[in-house]
Amino acid sequence: MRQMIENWRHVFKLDPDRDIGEEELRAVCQSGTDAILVGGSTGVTYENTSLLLSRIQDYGVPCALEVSDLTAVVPGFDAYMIPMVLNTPDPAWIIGHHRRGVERYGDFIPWELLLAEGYIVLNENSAVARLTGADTGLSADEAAACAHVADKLMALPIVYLEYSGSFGDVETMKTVRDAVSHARLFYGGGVAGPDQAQLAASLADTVVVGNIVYSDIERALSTVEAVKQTELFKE
Ligand SMILES: CC(C)=CCC/C(C)=C/CC/C(C)=C/CC/C(C)=C/CC/C(C)=C/CC/C(C)=C/CC/C(C)=C/COP(=O)(O)OP(=O)(O)O
Ligand SMILES: O=P(O)(O)OC[C@@H](O)CO
Ligand SMILES: [Mg+2]
Repeated sequence: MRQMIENWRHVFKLDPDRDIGEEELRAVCQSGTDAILVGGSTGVTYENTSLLLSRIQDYGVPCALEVSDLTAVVPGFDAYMIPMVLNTPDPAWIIGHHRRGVERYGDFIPWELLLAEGYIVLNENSAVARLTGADTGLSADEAAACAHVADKLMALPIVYLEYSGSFGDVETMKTVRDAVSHARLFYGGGVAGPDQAQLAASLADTVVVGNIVYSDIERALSTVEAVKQTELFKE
């Protein structure tokens, strides 16, 4: 699975709890993006997830489920991304739901399809921050310490810098980037056009674009080329 994400530069995140028309879905799936990540922090059900998967499958683009609710684990995805929120004091979002997931699915878990994501949640006004009680007031160095833990102590394949809903603090993005040497660094949050897409792509291995799909599809589509044309800046 690590190999699968190695060449992901641009990813669209689609929320099963939000409506998307067929024309817009086709445009997203045929945009040249590297993958579709299906996920949201609230309102995700087995029904809305399997419906969205079946629609995406018509287009043949790689499609992964980002598991956020144990009742909405749908078979048939190419991969299963498992978030672990590293900056919450609540162990439920680090290991609690995960342990229950393993207890529940046991021998049926296709481990080779699972990828753990070390999330650092930094926008206090996001649904995911509220849900998980994340400590969003971290300094750049504190966020980088979380990234070191994920990257080196836990050896997670993905460090996910999450600003869902607003563009991140560039100093923090740079400091976190410098802390990650083994994992793939995902960045998501407030990428709403080519300029932000380029900046994010210069600082992260993979850029995730979500909300703008639902408010301005043309600007969302413009992020694909912008990311693809940008080189990652690493010192
Ligand atoms: C046979 C078969 C297919 C078996 C499947 C095997 C499998 C995958 C088993 C599961 C095993 C397992 C370990 C499960 C873990 C379950 C779980 C619920 C873990 C907790 C995950 C977690 C920390 C969730 C918190 C929320 C979160 C980080 C969600 C990620 C997505 C995200 C951040 C979306 C953005 O949210 P959005 O709603 O868009 O926010 P805005 O409103 O701000 O835009
Ligand atoms: O929705 P936006 O703000 O683009 O963020 C993308 C993604 O990181 C959300 O989990
Ligand atoms: Mg969203």
